[in-house]
Amino acid sequence: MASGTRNVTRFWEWGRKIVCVGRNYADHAKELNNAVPTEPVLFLKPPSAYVREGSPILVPAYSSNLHHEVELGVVIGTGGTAIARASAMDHVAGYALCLDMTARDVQDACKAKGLPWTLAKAFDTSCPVSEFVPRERIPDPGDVRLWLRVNGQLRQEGNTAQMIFPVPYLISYVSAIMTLEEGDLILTGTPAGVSSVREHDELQAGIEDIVTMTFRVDRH
Ligand SMILES: O=C(O)/C=C/C(=O)CC(=O)C(=O)O
Ligand SMILES: [Mg+2]
Repeated sequence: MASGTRNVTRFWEWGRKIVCVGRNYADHAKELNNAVPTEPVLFLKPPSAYVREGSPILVPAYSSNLHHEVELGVVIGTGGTAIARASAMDHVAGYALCLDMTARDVQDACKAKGLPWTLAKAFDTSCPVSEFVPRERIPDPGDVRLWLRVNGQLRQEGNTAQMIFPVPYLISYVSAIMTLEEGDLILTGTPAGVSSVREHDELQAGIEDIVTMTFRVDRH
């Protein structure tokens, strides 16, 4: 697991890239009036997007509609380029519960102008993450339940079996475009139920009861 003096169980400290997959659940694509994709939709977050429990999720000053998206994160253990689907899981060190925080109003404006989603997706604290979950604790990443509550109310619940493009496909697809490196994180998309959060809200989320996390929302 260790590489030099670094340990991939603290992947958020590595400064590695965060590759995000969008519209990977048909029910979520439909709730935002998007077509179900025929190939993965990709975007990136910088490592400065990471936030850990104990620190707040910050609503960007330029947004008035911040959405939660609960997602399974895949932590890369062994890097590679053009990884074959058949051996893709050999490259996985483990998993993390992730939120892809999205300034939906800003994303809608970017979409309308044909601009990239960077302002909507890549701001500081846009990627809350749980503890590292060793791969042995999730024998099948294609069959785990994701859930998210806001102030105790269930807002998102889905199973990774609903993914249009499963984890081995995503690792193979992404690595054919950009080399995957040890410590990289892939966010695999969100199921339906995304909704707004505001200052002082409390978000609780889990991958079943394998790992859970709690975050508070604050404003800049
Ligand atoms: O196309 C849209 O309106 C929104 C897409 C997303 O935000 C995609 C995701 O990040 C996702 O599906 O998880
Ligand atoms: Mg997302």
